[in-house]
Amino acid sequence: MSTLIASAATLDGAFDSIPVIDIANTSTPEQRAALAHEIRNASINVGFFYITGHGIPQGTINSLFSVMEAYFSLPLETKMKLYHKEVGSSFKGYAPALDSNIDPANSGDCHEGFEAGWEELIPKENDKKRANDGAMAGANVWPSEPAGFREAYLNYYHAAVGVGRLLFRLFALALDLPETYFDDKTKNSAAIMRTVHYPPQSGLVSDGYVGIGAHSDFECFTILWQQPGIQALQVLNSKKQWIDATPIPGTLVVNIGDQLARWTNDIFSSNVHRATNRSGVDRYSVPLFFGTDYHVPIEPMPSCVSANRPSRYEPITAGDYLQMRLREMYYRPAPPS
Ligand SMILES: O=C(O)CCC(=O)C(=O)O
Ligand SMILES: [Fe+2]
Repeated sequence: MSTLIASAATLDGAFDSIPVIDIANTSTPEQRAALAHEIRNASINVGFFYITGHGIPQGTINSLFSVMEAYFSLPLETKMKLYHKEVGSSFKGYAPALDSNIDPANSGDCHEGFEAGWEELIPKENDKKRANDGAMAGANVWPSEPAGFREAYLNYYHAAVGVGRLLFRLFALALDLPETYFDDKTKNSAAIMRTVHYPPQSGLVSDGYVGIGAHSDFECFTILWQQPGIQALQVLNSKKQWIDATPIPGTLVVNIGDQLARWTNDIFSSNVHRATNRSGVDRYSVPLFFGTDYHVPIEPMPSCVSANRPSRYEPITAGDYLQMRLREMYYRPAPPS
């Protein structure tokens, strides 16, 4: 493979589709090297790829889908009992429609979400993971209905975290690093998951009110389940065209976030995307935002810095960076209408 810097120099970013990568076979070093090569190309040129062969059982996905549908159908006042700005810590809990505004040019995001971080299904005493959350510390809060919400949520969560761990190894290889490079940086990985409901938007939809405004994600990478059959997610290419990330049954979408863009001095592309549900029916999605431990400083790696490509970012810890971005999103005043 050519060096990372040389690969980035040939980039034009004018993709018109999003690659699909099958991660089912990772048992031999050769298989992992081949996958890393595909992931590297996708991360540099598109910043997005679908994965098949992720191994999360369909039953686990179906169970999560059914409890999240039931949860979001509850009356607003029931859901607001867990409003994250009142009861949660570090943004965990329920967020109603228009609570966040991810794109400063917009007036608010037309979706509601429920967010939780790491927690064992069977609580452990002295859970080290919990104690090490630093800037993002704080326990999850759980709704009392529907029954089985927490279990279904955490079952999917842990399966998706397993996929995230595998991807970190493949990303390390994709960056010409030993595959264990991130292991000591991901002992208590940031892993925040949201279940999201996009009510249908119909009629003339103002650009100011989209499901989720144009943004790039904050952590290292995101693993997104999106509801099959409903087109909503779009990714911006370098020609400023919005490319549909059409749901492909059986896949998850993986996209590079701003922390991995920082690690790689923008050689991996943390691409801008947005989603609006114009399907006429409800849409659900489940992003898991995955990153390093919160105390880990993020700064461009030596292999991504050269005289012609000087470092673009000052070091900042993962937790401080995430707090800053989440505050901006949830406490941004809407522009005057
Ligand atoms: O719902 C989607 O398809 C995308 C969600 C997203 O981009 C996000 O939550 O960061
Ligand atoms: Fe996103």
